[in-house]
Amino acid sequence: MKFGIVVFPGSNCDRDMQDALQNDLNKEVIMLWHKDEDLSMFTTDDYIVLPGGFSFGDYLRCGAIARFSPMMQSVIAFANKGGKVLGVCNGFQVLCESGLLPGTLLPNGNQQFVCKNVYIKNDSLPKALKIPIAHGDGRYYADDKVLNELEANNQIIFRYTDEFGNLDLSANPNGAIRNIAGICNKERTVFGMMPHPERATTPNLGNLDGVEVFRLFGMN
Ligand SMILES: NC(=O)CC[C@H](N)C(=O)O
Repeated sequence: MKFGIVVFPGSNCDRDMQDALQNDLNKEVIMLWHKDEDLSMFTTDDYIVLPGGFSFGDYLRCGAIARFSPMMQSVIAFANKGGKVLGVCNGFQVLCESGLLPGTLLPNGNQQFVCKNVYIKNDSLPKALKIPIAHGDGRYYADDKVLNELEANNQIIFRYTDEFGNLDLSANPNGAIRNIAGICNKERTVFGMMPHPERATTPNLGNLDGVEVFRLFGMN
């Protein structure tokens, strides 16, 4: 399984993602420039990753310009034929702007950039994972119809919880509706999340919980 990481002007977590996948998880990684469009070296067994950052300076809305990059047209085609895609933070925003995932990421409820460790819980895992966040526009929002569909299909992959995995409104760092920290598409091939698992894959950073996240997505 190979991993392609798309670099946009303003991406700033692309090298962290490369380091985590290549050096901590021992994966083959190919860096991809947003102006290129060739994904012919990838099969649907492989993964394309959209990293965090401030693509195009977050102008208009986070991810709204990156979505039109030539490479994104190829990523959308790759996803539509069943290829796996993960978007982290700004990458999640790009996936929502592209229509590969439903809903949107609004400015944080407190109007502040929030940078800290949070706890998130996936229903299939026994405990909450401690993963860092760093975003100004992380408040997931979708209308009730979409949210009910996401819940019915088990597409809410992570919710913000307290450290014991309890759904606690005070554990929600940005006001995301129903404490949503990450979702996937119906086919479970496209994943998006605001927290940064690539910042938690080495004992050097004192946190290995990100490895669990990558395992959950079938990346490790
Ligand atoms: N770390 C990130 O990817 C930040 C995403 C986006 N620029 C925001 O502030 O919401």
